[in-house]
Amino acid sequence: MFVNKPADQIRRVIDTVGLDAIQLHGDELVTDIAGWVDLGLPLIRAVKIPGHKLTAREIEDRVRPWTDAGCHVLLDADAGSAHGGMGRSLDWDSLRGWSEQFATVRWVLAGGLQPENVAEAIRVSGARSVDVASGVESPRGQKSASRITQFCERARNAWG
Ligand SMILES: O=C(O)c1ccccc1N[C@@H]1O[C@H](COP(=O)(O)O)[C@@H](O)[C@H]1O
Repeated sequence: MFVNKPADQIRRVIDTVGLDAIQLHGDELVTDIAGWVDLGLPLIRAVKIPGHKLTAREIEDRVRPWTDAGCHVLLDADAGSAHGGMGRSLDWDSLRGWSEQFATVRWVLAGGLQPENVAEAIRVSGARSVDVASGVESPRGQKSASRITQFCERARNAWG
C-alpha cells in the first residue's frame, strides 16, 4: 500500500521485495495513472467516500474515473487529510445500492471494519472482499494476531 509515492519509488519496492498488486491510498490523480500502469501489476485504488448516506450515482461518480482507467477499487471512508487506517465506517446500505446498480468489477470494502462488525458489513453492503487496518490492532498501532484470526473467521463465515 502506497500513499502519494511516485512510480519509480514503487518500482524499487517491487524490485526489492516483489508485490502482487499495488494499492494507491493517497491523493493520486487519475490523470497520472500511466506511470503506475506501466509497473505491470494490478492497481487497487482507494476511493475515499463520505460516511453518510449517498445515492448510487454519487458513489459511481467517485469510482468511475478509476474503473475506466482499469483499476480495481477499494472503498474507504473519507477522513479528510488523513489517508486511511482511521477506523471510520461507510454507509454500507448506500454501497449495496451502488454495487447493485453499477459495480461491474470486483470491489473491496474498507473503513472502520473490525471483528465485531465485519459480518454485518458484508451482509448489508454485499461486499465480496474486505480490508482492515486499525480494527485488528490492540493496542492501537499494534496488529493483534488473535483479532486478525477472529476477523478472518467472521468474514469467511459471513460469505458461507
Ligand atoms: O493502515 C494504515 O495505517 C494506513 C495508513 C495510511 C493509509 C491507509 C492505511 N490503511 C488502509 O486504510 C484502510 C482503512 O483502515 P481502517 O480499517 O479504517 O483503520 C484500509 O484499506 C487499510 O489498507
